This record gives sequence, structure tokens and C-alpha cells, in this order.
Amino acid sequence: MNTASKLSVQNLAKLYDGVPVLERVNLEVQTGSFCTIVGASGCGKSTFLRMLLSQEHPTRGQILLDGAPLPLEPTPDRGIVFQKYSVFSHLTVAENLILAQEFETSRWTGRLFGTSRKAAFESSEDLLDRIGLRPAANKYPAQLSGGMQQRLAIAQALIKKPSILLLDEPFGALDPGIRVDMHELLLGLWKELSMTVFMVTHDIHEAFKLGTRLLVFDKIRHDPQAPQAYGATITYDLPLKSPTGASLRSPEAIAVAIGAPQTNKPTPSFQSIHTPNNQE
Ligand SMILES: Nc1ncnc2c1ncn2[C@@H]1O[C@H](COP(=O)(O)OP(=O)(O)OP(=O)(O)O)[C@@H](O)[C@H]1O
Repeated sequence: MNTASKLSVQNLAKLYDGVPVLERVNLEVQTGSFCTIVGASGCGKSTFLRMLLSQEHPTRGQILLDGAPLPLEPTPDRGIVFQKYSVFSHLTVAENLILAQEFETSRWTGRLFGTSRKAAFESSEDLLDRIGLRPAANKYPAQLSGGMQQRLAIAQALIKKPSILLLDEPFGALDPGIRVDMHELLLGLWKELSMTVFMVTHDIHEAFKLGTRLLVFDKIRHDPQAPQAYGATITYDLPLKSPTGASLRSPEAIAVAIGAPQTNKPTPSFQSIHTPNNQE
């Protein structure tokens, strides 16, 4: 393992009921990288994120975090945001945010009371300001727009100050204008908190705009007689930004390089990839 790596993925494979989903995945990621992940539907991108969270475990291979095997359970230093709003509808914005602190501090009742509860609210106020939801602190999710709910989901993932943020198509359900606002919010938080980010998206333009590095997942090996015989791996691993943040390639050049359709709309397919980088 590269000693400077925040995360090291070594010869990772994942099978479900004997069917390979991912195989031979190798990756070294430095602290502060923003890895955007694209690939055909069903090729295992979410499965990969869930393994980084320890919601799933590799069938073979290993993942090291700061040089040590990944803990077997999710830990507060890894936050995740899904496409569908994952906030609790019966809790207000502020209550959703202090929930993680309640469970950690008060394992038996899952609730905080009195001064502890007040302190938890106060410690979440800065984050509420940061995501622009302080005025909505006492509202319930049903009273929020889609963008506001997703900002709350991001804040929930950030409340424990994770060093790794996992994002599974977090903006896929939002209108284009709101997505742009969310991009700015996310980029600001990423820089401010020095996080290492892994984000799955179907939109190559979003991948290009946000990422410092693009990972393309696809199958290299195909058996026409047995389409499920092989899993996907990382077929392209492309730096997108220089250390100063300058773009190294245009989105169009990236799309051509990886054989993806050039469109502003979510990219439907990455099937036509011809020159993978780690074919054996
Ligand atoms: N818990 C599970 N048990 C069995 N099979 C699963 C499980 N989770 C995922 N799979 C299968 O693994 C494959 C990869 O699924 P995954 O959701 O990781 O793909 P994806 O690339 O994220 O897809 P999409 O882009 O459509 O969200 C799919 O064939 C899916 O049916």
C-alpha cells in the first residue's frame, strides 16, 4: 500500500449468491481527493460505496483506511448520502441533526434531555447556518423543498465530521437549477472540511465539474454464453484537476476518451468502453 493513501482497495471482489458483481478492483486514494464514479446501471457502483461504508463486505480482497483494515461496521468518520431523502419525517430539521449525537451519547434511551439536548442543538447550529437551513430548524421534512431535504441529508452525513463522504447519486432527483446550488454547497464543504469524497453520478458533466478524479466502472471480461460470469472493475481512472484545481480535460474530451455519449443530460450508458486500463 502507498503509505500516503487515505484509502487502499486491494484486489477487491464482490459476489452475490455466487454471481460476481465486482472483480479485481484496485485503487489508491489520497486524502482530499474527490472521486466521481460513473458506469452502466447495475455494474456495482452502489455496492462499491456500501463496501466503503462497511454496509457490505468484500467477498475477496481488502480495503484499508489510513493503513488499517476497514472496521466491520459503519463508523462516524464515514458519512453517506443517498439519492432518496433519508431524513426522518417525524423529526424536525434540528432534531434530525442531533439524532446521531443522541444515539452516541445516550445509547439506552436514544434521547438527550435538558442541558445535554440544548448543547447538542447549539453544536448543530453552525452546520444549519452552513447549509442555509437555520430558518427552517423547527420545520418537518414534509414542509421542505426537495433541495432543502437533500441539504438536510448532507448535513446529517456531516454532523459527525467524517473524513470520508460517500454520495450515491445525491442530486439525481433534483431540478437542474437546484443541482447547481447543491454543487456549490458541496464543493465549499469539501474544501472547508478537507474530506475525501466518493460520489456516484450518472451525469458525466457533474462528474467532471465536481471531481478531481474520475473512476469508470465497467466489465472487461464478457462471456456471451454466460452474461453474469464476470464482474465489473475500474476501467478508467482519470485525473480531472491539477493540484491547483485547474481542469485538465474538457467534459467532451473525457466523454470521448471513455466512450460515453456527449450530452448535458444524465449519461444513460457507459457500455462502449474499449481500452480499459487494467485489463489482464
Ligand atoms: N443485497 C444484494 N443482494 C443481491 N444482489 C444485489 C444486492 N445488492 C445489489 N445487488 C446486485 O448487484 C448488482 C449491482 O448493483 P448496484 O446497485 O451496486 O449497481 P449500480 O451500478 O449502483 O446500479 P445503478 O446505477 O442502477 O444504481 C445488481 O445486479 C444488483 O441487482
